[in-house]
Formats: sequence, structure tokens, C-alpha cells
Amino acid sequence: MCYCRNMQVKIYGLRGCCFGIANMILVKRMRETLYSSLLLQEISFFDGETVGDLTSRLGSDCQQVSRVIGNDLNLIMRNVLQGTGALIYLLILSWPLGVCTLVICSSLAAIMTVYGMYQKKTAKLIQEYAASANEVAQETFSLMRTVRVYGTEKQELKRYNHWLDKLAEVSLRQSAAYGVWNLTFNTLYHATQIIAVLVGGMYILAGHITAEKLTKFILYSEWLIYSTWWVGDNVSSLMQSVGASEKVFQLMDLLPSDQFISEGMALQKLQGHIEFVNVSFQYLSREMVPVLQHINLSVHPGEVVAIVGLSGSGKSTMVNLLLRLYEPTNGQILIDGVPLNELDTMWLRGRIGYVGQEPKLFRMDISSNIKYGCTRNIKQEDVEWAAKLAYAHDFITLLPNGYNTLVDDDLLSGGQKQRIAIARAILRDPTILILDEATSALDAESEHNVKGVLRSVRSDLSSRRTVIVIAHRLSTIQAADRIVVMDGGQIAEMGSHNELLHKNGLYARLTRRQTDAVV
Ligand SMILES: Nc1ncnc2c1ncn2[C@@H]1O[C@H](COP(=O)(O)OP(=O)(O)OP(=O)(O)O)[C@@H](O)[C@H]1O
Repeated sequence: MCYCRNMQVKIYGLRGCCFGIANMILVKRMRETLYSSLLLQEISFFDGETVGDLTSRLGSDCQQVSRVIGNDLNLIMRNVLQGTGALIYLLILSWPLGVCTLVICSSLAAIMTVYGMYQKKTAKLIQEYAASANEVAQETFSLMRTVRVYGTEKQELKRYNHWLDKLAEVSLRQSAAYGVWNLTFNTLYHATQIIAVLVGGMYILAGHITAEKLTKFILYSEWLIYSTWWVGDNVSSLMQSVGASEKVFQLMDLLPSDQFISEGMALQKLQGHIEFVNVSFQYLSREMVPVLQHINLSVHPGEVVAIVGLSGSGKSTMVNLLLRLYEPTNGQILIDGVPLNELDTMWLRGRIGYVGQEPKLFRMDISSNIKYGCTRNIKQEDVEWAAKLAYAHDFITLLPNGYNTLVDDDLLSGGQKQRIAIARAILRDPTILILDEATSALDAESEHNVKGVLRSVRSDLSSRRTVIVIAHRLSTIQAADRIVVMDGGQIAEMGSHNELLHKNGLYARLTRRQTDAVV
């Protein structure tokens, strides 16, 4: 008895250690999860997930993992040890009574296994429904203006309630299962006591055991059955945690991309020659739909190439492949004659400037947003120089704290955000510049001026930069050296503005439609 108590004290000490370790593991896991998410082999993992879902998982699922280690494992270990000690002692006291108790505990263990599996399933459902409800709430808040304008408040509330109802239903089932589990435990617990008193009483009358031994037996059998209950309770909680954390484990199991583990080649100087050689591609989430088919394109150093085409024809996907956010399914992309996957990705990305369709800014001050990702030593004058060239300096100086103003969602207009993103690209002084509808929110005059700046300004004046520009407003790309017209994931036409007009194909048709629309 005394030995068992000592053991209990030591195990309590173990619990403290487990909690300490668990907290360290929690922080480490959260860091690792974010890190592995950023270095994922396949960026498509995020395509089916909303950012909100992932961020909530990052916090709550990691906490679940930590709870498993800090609490459940520790309690399971403690109760298994206590239960085993009690069982050995019971068998020594009276083996027939010990075997009876063991049979009852085994039944309890079988029931708790089934219950544990059920808990795992419901925990997964609860996590999924809670994430879906979160997603609706997050979406509604971020699209508040659209909801108000279209008067869909009740509709959104209904959508949210749908997931909450599902959540309530599963939670109710979970509580009912817990009730049944407790009832079973109590029945078996009392059955043990009744058996012990009845059989034990008969044994005393027959003179096989003493009353003192029977009292000890009842106490130890109580200990054994409670240990079994605790193990069951903690196993089911462990299953619950495992079920809820499945997504995080899945994320941790993914391998980091080759781009980050293998050291690629860094060229002495990047010329900016880009070649797409028979490139085909489809997204993992829609494997049956070919997005790009047999693309062959060579962009010379210093050339300005515009990519145009109908919505969904694969223009942005070409850029995504060039930025190595995805790997081509077939064919390869060469930069200065070297396959993209043999180049040092970080080195290459440091020489590429990219301005996307709807630039999102970080919650940092304007200066930091302009300097973002620039590895050179940047002075405030450089930041202002880039902002002036991007026609952003004037509106920045009118902000309450100028370049130190913190950017939040509603502070800047779409065009202003684009100018900041353009200033960021100018400051990097890239050899290859990619503009994906980068000036769509600018007025015509600013767009014209900014484009001129983007093409010409290079600190190394001896070289021009290679520019790939995606645009829907065809009037803005007429001066490009070459225009590539995309249709259904293939290159339909290629040539200068005048050549394509003479061809009287898709480009000429698109140009006519835009001119008609203006008239
Ligand atoms: N992450 C993704 N997962 C699955 N399919 C995608 C993904 N991104 C794009 N697609 C699909 O790939 C096709 C090409 O998309 P892409 O964005 O490259 O077209 P785009 O020509 O740039 O269109 P837009 O001019 O409207 O920007 C579309 O059918 C689109 O639905």
C-alpha cells in the first residue's frame, strides 16, 4: 500500500514534467506547422482550405496535440501502473475473486474501446463543423459590405445556423454516448462490489478467507475498477484529440519541397531569358482538367511580352509556374538555358519582381511594406524614390503618419495598394518583372506612366529588364514587343499588335469588342 502511495507521488511529479514538456511542444509544434505549411511540396494543399480554417487549426489542433501529451498520456500511464499493482495484489489475496474482477474490467475495457472509437469519429466531425461555422463567420465579416448591399444578412445567418445546428446535434450525441458510458461503468462497478460481497461472504463462511482479507479485496477492486475507468476516460479523450488533430498530423507528414531541401545553382548573372518547352499543367485538385497544354514560348532578355486571352485561359497559371509555385506536369521551364528546378529558388526569386492582380499588403507600416522581401540594405530615400516612380509618394505623404502609417484593410484604395506593390517591385530592381493585371486599378494616365517606368528603370543601366505583363485592357499592351494570345490553355496566336490585327483572329476580335464597348 505504502509502496503504491510512493509511486503515486512520483507519478504526480511526472505529471508536472509532462505539462512542462507539453507546453514546449505546443510552441514548437505551432512553429513547425507554420514552417512546414510554408515549405510544402505542393502549394495545392491550401487550394481546398480556406486560410481561416488553417489558422484556426494551427492554434486549436496544436493545443489538442499538446493536451494529449501533457494530460492524457500521463494519466493513462499512471492508471495503468496503479491498476496493474492492484490486480496483482487482488490475485494474491484470492485468485478466484481476482479473476472475477478481471473479467468485469475486461468487459469495461472492451466497451471503452468502442466508446473511444466513437469519440474519435465525433471529435473529427465537431472539428469540421466548427471550422465550417468559423469559415462562414469569417467570410461574412470580411464581405460585410457585399452582405449589406445585397441585404443577405438573414441568409448568412441561416448559413451559419446550419453548421451550428449540425455541431449541436453531434455534441448532443457525444453527450448521450458519455451518459451511456458512465451508466455502464456504474453498473459494472456495483456488480463488482455485489459479487465481492456475495462470493466473498461465502468464502468467509467456508473459511477460505478472513473478513480482513475481504475488506482489503473490496478496497483494491475499487482501485482497479477506477483505474480502468480512468484509463478508458483518458483513452477516449486521447482518441478525441487524435480525431480533432488529424489535419495537423496530415500537414506535418507532408514532405518539404525539393526547392527548399536541395541546393540549386545560382548563376553569375541573370540575363532574363525565359523558355517554356512543351509545358503542360493541371492543378492537383482538378486533375482531369488540363489548364495548360503544350506551351512553347521563348522570351528574350529585355523583351516585353504581353499575355492576353479570355478569363480562365491559363495566363496566371503560366506565371505561377514561372514563379515555381507549382511544378509543370509535363515539359520544362528554362531560365538562361538552365531548367528552373536546377536553379536556387531563393536566388532566382530575389531577382524576380511580381505584382499580382489584387495585391494584399501586410499589417505593417507603408515603408516596411515597400521594403518587404528586399535583401539589400535599404535607406528611407530609396523607399521614397521607388514610391515616387510608382506614383505613390503623393498619397503616402497625405496619410496621418506618412511612410510610418500602419496599413489596415480599409486604409487604402485598390489603386493605392497596387502602387505600393509596384513600388516594392521597383525597389527590388528585378531582372525579370511579372505584372499580372498589376495596373488594372490605376487611372489611364498613371497606368501609362507607371508602365514606362517599370520597363526602363534599372540600376544597371546597360541592361533592360524582361517584362511579362498580363492584361485585359488591350489598349495598354499595344507597345509590347510581342503579344501572346491564350485560348483554352494553349497559345492561339503570337506576334506584334499590328501583325495580330492583320491576322484577324482572336486578338483582333477581342480588340474590336473592347473598342465597341468604349464606343
Ligand atoms: N488553384 C487552383 N486550383 C484549381 N484550379 C485552378 C486554380 N487556379 C486556377 N484554376 C483554374 O485554372 C484555369 C486557368 O486559371 P488562370 O487563373 O490561370 O486563368 P487566367 O487566364 O489568368 O484568368 P483571369 O484572366 O480571369 O485571371 C481556370 O479554369 C481556373 O478555374
